[in-house]
Amino acid sequence: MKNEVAVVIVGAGPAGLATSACLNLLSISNIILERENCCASLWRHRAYDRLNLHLAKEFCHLPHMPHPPTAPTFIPKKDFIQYLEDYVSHFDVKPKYCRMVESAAFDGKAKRWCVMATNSESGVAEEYSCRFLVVATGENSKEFIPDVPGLESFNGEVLHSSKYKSGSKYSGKAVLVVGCGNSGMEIAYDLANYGAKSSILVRSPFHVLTKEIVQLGMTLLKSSPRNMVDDLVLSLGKLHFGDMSKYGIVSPSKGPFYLKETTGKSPVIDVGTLKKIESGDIQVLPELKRVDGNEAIFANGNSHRFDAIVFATGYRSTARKWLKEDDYLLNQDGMPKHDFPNHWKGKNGLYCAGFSRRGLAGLSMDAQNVANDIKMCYNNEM
Ligand SMILES: Cc1cc2nc3c(=O)[nH]c(=O)nc-3n(C[C@H](O)[C@H](O)[C@H](O)COP(=O)(O)OP(=O)(O)OC[C@H]3O[C@@H](n4cnc5c(N)ncnc54)[C@H](O)[C@@H]3O)c2cc1C
Ligand SMILES: NC(=O)C1=CN([C@@H]2O[C@H](COP(=O)(O)OP(=O)(O)OC[C@H]3O[C@@H](n4cnc5c(N)ncnc54)[C@H](OP(=O)(O)O)[C@@H]3O)[C@@H](O)[C@H]2O)C=CC1
Ligand SMILES: O=C(O)C(=O)Cc1c[nH]c2ccccc12
Repeated sequence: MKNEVAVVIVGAGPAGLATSACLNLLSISNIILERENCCASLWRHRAYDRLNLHLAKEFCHLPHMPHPPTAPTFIPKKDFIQYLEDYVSHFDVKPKYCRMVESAAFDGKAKRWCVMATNSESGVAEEYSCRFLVVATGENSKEFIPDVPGLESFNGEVLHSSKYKSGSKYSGKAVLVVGCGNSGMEIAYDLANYGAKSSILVRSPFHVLTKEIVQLGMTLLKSSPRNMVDDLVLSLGKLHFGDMSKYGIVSPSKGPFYLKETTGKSPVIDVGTLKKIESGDIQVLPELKRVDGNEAIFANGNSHRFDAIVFATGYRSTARKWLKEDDYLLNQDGMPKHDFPNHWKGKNGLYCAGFSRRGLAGLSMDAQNVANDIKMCYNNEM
């Protein structure tokens, strides 16, 4: 049986939910296909216990529903999940869950997209035909773990940061965190707090700022040139943290907002990790060369024994695994070919939302742009 609808949105994270809400407000029929059995699965199931939004609330709301004045500036994860549930019911968003989209191809004759999804509850393949297709599967759709020689010989626990919940089960144990992005730095902090022997691997320069400095920078970016804001926040960061080079922490030559907006790489927003590095509660180690049994051998030739390794080595987009024909919107890494703000519109009624490298604030803009453009095309075709 073929399901006919105007718009199919793939993904029920904040971007898909926001796009569906905006289309509902414009009375454009749409459905969301979501592989998990819930919305906002990243926030519910792939985020550690102590995670909070690390941008101020004014940069973290979806279209047409700002956070209330009574909400804290930095919103706890559980409150953000409640906010998304309220959003779904307020805008009557009804995702179809347990639908893994396996392929999407454009039929040039019929001028419609054919989307194939597997219903993971029934095992049945379902076909959807739509005029417009929105990719909302996220920049962080699949966990990335690098190849490390000898890792298969490691007889401790190996996990990706998306599976880490808290340090409570690692008290007294030696844990290596590979990756010093926001996940790695916060997980290393959490481990130390729970009395684990916490080590973190740093292999390249990265920015460290406080959430207040980032909030100031985001606010200034609304009216000031990015390079000026970068210079200011870098100076404030240096004033606040001092020189961390003796711990192997050095700043990149390009500014934090430049790197975020051009590469997607976020500056680390410190939760207290730097203080624990300075106090020796967290050990900084160089690039990992190989693993041999319980030993990890590093670029400086030293080796250390570990009980567990947490790969906080980031994520990848998976959009090009199922979006077969697209020579315009997304590159082979499943990320936009065109720079912000021209990244969200493809050809033949194809769009993406949530790939602006600007987090929740960016996806909110995407959702409104996509819905308004679909409305305009829809009216022109009627
Ligand atoms: C640990 C972590 C913390 C973060 N903290 C912040 C923060 O504080 N502030 C901020 O602005 N941003 C933050 N981000 C960035 C984050 O990506 C965005 O906030 C937001 O979750 C992106 O929403 P999204 O809908 O684009 O993607 P996601 O939330 O990743 O949702 C994508 C959805 O698509 C579904 N999906 C994927 N492939 C398929 C398929 N083939 N078929 C069907 N469904 C599919 C997934 O199951 C998922 O539900 C954080 C990211 C991570 C990983
Ligand atoms: N709200 C919050 O508090 C949080 C938000 N986030 C957000 O989630 C997103 C994902 O963050 P995160 O999970 O930290 O992933 P990131 O992609 O930001 O960081 C990945 C880290 O892994 C390192 N890495 C990758 N491959 C290797 C390797 N082979 N050997 C050693 N190190 C390696 C990278 O180093 P290199 O640069 O050298 O490649 C980098 O330090 C980001 O946008 C982040 O801001 C994450 C956690 C908390
Ligand atoms: O933390 C993330 O993944 C985000 O994308 C949030 C975000 C958007 N713009 C930023 C600029 C600096 C630090 C974090 C972010």
